[in-house]
Amino acid sequence: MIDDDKKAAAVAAVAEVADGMLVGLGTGSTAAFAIRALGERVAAGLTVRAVVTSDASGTLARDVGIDVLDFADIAAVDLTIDGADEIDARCFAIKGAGGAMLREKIVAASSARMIVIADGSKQVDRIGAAKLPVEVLPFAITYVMRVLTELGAAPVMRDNYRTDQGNLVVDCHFATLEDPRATAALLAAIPGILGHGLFLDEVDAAYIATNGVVTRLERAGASA
Ligand SMILES: O=C(CO)[C@H](O)[C@H](O)COP(=O)(O)O
Repeated sequence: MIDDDKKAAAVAAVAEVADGMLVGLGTGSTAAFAIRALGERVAAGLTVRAVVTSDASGTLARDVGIDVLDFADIAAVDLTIDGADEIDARCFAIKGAGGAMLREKIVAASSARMIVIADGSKQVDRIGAAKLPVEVLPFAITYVMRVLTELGAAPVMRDNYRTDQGNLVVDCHFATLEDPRATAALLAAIPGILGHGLFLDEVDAAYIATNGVVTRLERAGASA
């Protein structure tokens, strides 16, 4: 079952959490398994503090007994564990189906190490088939939709959806993502786009579980 694989990947990643760490907690159903697994380790005596990437993850983390700090007070995180919509062998990922990619990117960037956890359905040869979510300042939405359309991104705004920061999300589908760095640079250059779901430099490793077997990917040059 996919949920068993999500849990197996989550438990493997949570095993990397050491006493005293400040941990970044991701968002989504797979990250929720990690939050629950970390809560179990805390209940068993592990001492950690955490920052969260969404209000939902904060609620869950507190519910399972994890000490959650305000990320606004934090400059550096030891280890972040988060899900993904796609992950490839380069440790390039697309994130944000859950809409939390802006906070997820910030927390990941602040982290000494970031681990993606996923069931096998998220593993791809090359990222690019998943929709690429973009967070947009509501003030800029019409302009940004026009520019994204001109770029061939086939943008679709999420109906009745706001991020935890009150912004809009537009799901893009580029015909090709052959050069994800070029796409990331294009998106970053559009005023009104606050963030996007391309994670090209953040992910150090991934635990991916398929039919109960967990495999680990490590970015070339990343240290465990
Ligand atoms: O990026 C995310 C949220 O913004 C999630 O990590 C991603 O969408 C995967 O979610 P799930 O584990 O529920 O499949």
